[in-house]
Amino acid sequence: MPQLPTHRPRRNRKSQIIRDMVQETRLTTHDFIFPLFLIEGHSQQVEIHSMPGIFRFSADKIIDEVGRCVELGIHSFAPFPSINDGLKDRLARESANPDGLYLKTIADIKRQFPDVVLMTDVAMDPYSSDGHDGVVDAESGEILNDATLEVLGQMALAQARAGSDIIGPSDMMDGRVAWIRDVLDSNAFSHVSIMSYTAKYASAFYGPFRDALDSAPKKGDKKSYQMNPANRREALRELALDEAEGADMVMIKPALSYLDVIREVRDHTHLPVTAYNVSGEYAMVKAAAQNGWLDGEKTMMEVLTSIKRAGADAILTYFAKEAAEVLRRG
Ligand SMILES: NCc1[nH]cc(CCC(=O)O)c1CC(=O)O
Ligand SMILES: [Mg+2]
Repeated sequence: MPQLPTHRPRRNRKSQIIRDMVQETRLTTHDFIFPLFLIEGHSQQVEIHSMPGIFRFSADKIIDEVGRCVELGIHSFAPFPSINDGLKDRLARESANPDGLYLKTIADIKRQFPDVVLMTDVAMDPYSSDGHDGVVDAESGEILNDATLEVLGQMALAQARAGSDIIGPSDMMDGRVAWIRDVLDSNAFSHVSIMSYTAKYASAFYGPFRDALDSAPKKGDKKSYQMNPANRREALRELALDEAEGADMVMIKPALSYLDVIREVRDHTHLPVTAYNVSGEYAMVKAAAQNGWLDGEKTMMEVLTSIKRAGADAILTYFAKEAAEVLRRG
């Protein structure tokens, strides 16, 4: 007679109340940082076709959107600008223009909602005529690390002046956390935080985002600065450097295909770990749900829970509003 089990894990799953009691990971609306896309103009609200439910807003409309989010309990935002082609150049000069779309809108949001947290994006690509996150050498086409630091420092400083709470360098140049920290500190912005995109991979999942901002590289790819998706140990090297350079928070990007990296980084640092549930990850779930192939809402909650379970303290996600609504319903 075969042995019947003594240990029965199913006992801890026998009712909803017991399942809730032993649940290890719980999402809350405090976990979410919501990306916002900004465009020029007035009364503009344009849906991004590869990201159903996500819009590019003009400055006036973004205020209403932030208001709706605050109402839902979302208080942290990561704005990104879509810049007109005419304003782009090799050195991304528009990125430090205090009267430009991005910095003016940042200041405006902070004026209307002083308590919200804005994590501003430091990278050249939205303003670069080359569509890269670094300065491109006109002859060799090489991405120049140290020339880029100069630009990133000025961009970060201009964002701090506009009222940014957290500077988010998303470019993957070496040494930019230390460089930006130094620029901020020597200009009386020691209270402004840095959330480093520590391990940002050269991923195909950024496609819809590049559509939204029209920021795809004009030539080549981003593999000489973004990480190889095959590498895990390298993320720990990037982590050690960002810690030593003074990052306040670290980020892994994308999230879903990199849950092991999130866990690895979580286990190697005392800093808060965030993960970016990127545009392509959002688009996949939306597309399948629209086809009736997946239950969109359940898949969304499973995806977000898995990112938190892997070790993320906060999640940048286009699902923030929808998930906040689900959490509010209980
Ligand atoms: N600085 C570039 C940047 N900042 C955020 C994203 C992607 C975010 C997403 O896909 O949701 C990218 C794309 C890229 O590296 O080309
Ligand atoms: Mg680095």
